[in-house]
Amino acid sequence: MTASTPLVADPQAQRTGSSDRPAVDVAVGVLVRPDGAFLLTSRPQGKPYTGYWEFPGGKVEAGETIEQALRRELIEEIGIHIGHALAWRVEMVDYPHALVRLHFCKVLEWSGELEMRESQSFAWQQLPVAVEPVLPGTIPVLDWFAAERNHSGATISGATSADSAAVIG
Ligand SMILES: Nc1nc2c([nH]c(=O)n2[C@H]2C[C@H](O)[C@@H](COP(=O)(O)OP(=O)(O)OP(=O)(O)O)O2)c(=O)[nH]1
Repeated sequence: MTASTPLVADPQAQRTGSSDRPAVDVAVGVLVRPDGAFLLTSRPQGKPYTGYWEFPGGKVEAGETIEQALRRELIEEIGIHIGHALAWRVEMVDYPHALVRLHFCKVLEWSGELEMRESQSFAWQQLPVAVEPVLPGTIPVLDWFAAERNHSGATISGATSADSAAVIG
């Protein structure tokens, strides 16, 4: 688990890193193209944070490994079959709607054409990303990319941070 600094906190969100709620495991796929561009998708209608940009993925179901969940979610959501998923970082985020444990996995190989099966939008991005708003629990990933890529400066073009969750270490 990473020791992330809390982002701008929602008064309703836990800032301490402790929570009475059980955490929901989420498998998240960070697809990276050979040119370094990474795939962001927008959250569909009917979900918390509709329209916010995130990496594709979803909740792990009972009996699934993270990789199995990721494989299933990426077929269901964006119509691709992934190769190996490389475990990258784990992050807890305390949202008003749920406490989530995000398992970010890098995916460098996949097959199939992208098909947004939940009517999302998608965008291949480099730093700084040009799409907004970015989901609070997704913003730290941009910082990890920045560190890996020696990118200095903003990770989001023209960003003003307006979060409503606490990222906890
Ligand atoms: N997929 C994804 N979820 C993220 C990211 N960052 C982040 O905080 N989250 C949070 C938002 C949600 O609280 C949770 C994912 O839950 P979800 O509701 O989208 O999952 P799901 O697709 O399985 O949805 P459903 O079964 O409820 O329809 O993880 C991210 O980059 N990608």
